[in-house]
Amino acid sequence: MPKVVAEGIKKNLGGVLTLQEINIEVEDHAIAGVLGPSGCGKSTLFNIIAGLMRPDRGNVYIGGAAVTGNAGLASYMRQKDLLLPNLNVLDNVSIPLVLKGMPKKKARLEAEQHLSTFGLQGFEHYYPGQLSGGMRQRAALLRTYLFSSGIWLLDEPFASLDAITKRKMHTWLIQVLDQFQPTVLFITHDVDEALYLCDKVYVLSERPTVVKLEVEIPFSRPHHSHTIVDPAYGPVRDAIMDALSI
Ligand SMILES: Nc1ncnc2c1ncn2[C@@H]1O[C@H](COP(=O)(O)OP(=O)(O)OP(=O)(O)O)[C@@H](O)[C@H]1O
Repeated sequence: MPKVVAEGIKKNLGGVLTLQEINIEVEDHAIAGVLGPSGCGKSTLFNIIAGLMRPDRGNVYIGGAAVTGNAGLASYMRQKDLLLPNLNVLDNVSIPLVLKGMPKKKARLEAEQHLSTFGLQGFEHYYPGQLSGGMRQRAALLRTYLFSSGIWLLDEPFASLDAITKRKMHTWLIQVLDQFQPTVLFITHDVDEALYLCDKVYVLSERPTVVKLEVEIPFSRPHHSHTIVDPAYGPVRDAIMDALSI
């Protein structure tokens, strides 16, 4: 049974039919990429899967249970990292634990144990404005992880990073995903990023939005940097680019 299912999702926004009918399934521990034109409703779809918004029609299932409109079941990293500028790294990443009722001191101790995995050791007392872009994204990912759901919704986590930092983040993220084995839905505009990180890719159409292409990525994980020379790479990339009409 798939871990996350969005079935027949329809959503009007401001009188405009945005999501016409979206069907998505992600297996346990798998990574699914979601690509599509700007404004087609990718973040709206994630808001619905996260339970922050109700669809006009359709349902969300997690682990087989209908959870439409129930928030708090998935860890959600929004498009902007949204670290609070007046809190240091440790207090920022501790937020989900504190919100769940853990005393601040205990939450900091718990969060501290993960700093090195997330490349933040020694920076726990820095404020977001003092960090590099990559560090801010790793802090946001640590906060997402500490929300402690096995389901991660990542909305363009690396979009703001330069190409070299982004590449380093991919290598690092693959290790983190191998370690924690979450089920991940990942929005990106970067086809090569999707091919590098994902097991499956959904390409959404322009509004009114439907799934235009669903494709399994034919390389076993972890995908290494030599994936690009695999003979299967070109045809899959072409199919995704065609669906995006690029
Ligand atoms: N609450 C709202 N009321 C009306 N329109 C909205 C609302 N929220 C979003 N929209 C519009 O709906 C469309 C879908 O927005 P959404 O952010 O989900 O798209 P997206 O595919 O994630 O875009 P991008 O790739 O640019 O981040 C956009 O045109 C947006 O302006």
